Amino acid sequence: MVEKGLLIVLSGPSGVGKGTVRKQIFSQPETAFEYSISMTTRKPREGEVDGVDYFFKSREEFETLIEQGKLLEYAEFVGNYYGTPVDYVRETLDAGKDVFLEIEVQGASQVREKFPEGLFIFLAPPSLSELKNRIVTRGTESEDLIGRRMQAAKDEIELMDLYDYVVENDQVDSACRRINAIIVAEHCRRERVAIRYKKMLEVD
Ligand SMILES: Nc1ncnc2c1ncn2[C@@H]1O[C@H](COP(=O)(O)OP(=O)(O)OP(=O)(O)O)[C@@H](O)[C@H]1O
Ligand SMILES: Nc1nc2c(ncn2[C@@H]2O[C@H](COP(=O)(O)O)[C@@H](O)[C@H]2O)c(=O)[nH]1
Repeated sequence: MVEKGLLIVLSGPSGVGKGTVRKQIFSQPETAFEYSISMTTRKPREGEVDGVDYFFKSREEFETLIEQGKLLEYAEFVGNYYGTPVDYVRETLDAGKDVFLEIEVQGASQVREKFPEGLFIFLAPPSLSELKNRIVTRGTESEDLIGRRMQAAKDEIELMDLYDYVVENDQVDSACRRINAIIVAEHCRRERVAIRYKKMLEVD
């Protein structure tokens, strides 16, 4: 029987650098896990491509996906829906491959309920002022949306203790190194437990 893959969830406030860190991790040739592309009702930003950055949906289409049970989790974040396609995640894990989700905090809590065995990593900003600076510098949000994302960030940061690991994104390179090290260590830990159980069953 194929051993199931590990579900890795990277979460944290908007603008902390989740996408930047994820893209750097996936640009490394040794990265062996699969990225689950999310669905959203948000309009594409300049340069974003349907089926690469997100699957862009209308609200009606998204609500149909919810009704059909096609989403592992979903959340409404600052006026738009975001969600993870359940079939892709389950099929990939069942094929023995690790799946990487980059999602906000409400969605991560829903995933935790369905996959308590997942690995949950919270990406934290060095400070709230640096977080605001990053959202402003990215230049994708209006002033009103920056305020709403910062308000959501304060609530999200309060939940960081619920995660298995908190990684500060001070420098992209070192944040990526720490995340990769956590994933490697987590595999070693889980494999050791599995080996111990297999040995116990052999003796039994
Ligand atoms: N360690 C870092 N130091 C300085 N700037 C950073 C760092 N990491 C990311 N950034 C910058 O911060 C901005 C936000 O990053 P990014 O879009 O990756 O955040 P995000 O968490 O994915 O945001 P969202 O959740 O809104 O999609 C970008 O302009 C990015 O270049
Ligand atoms: N709950 C989910 N959150 C998601 C998903 N995909 C992305 N996100 C998060 O939404 C916010 C806003 O994203 P943006 O692209 O508009 O800046 C951010 O925190 C994303 O990580 C998802 O499938 N489910």
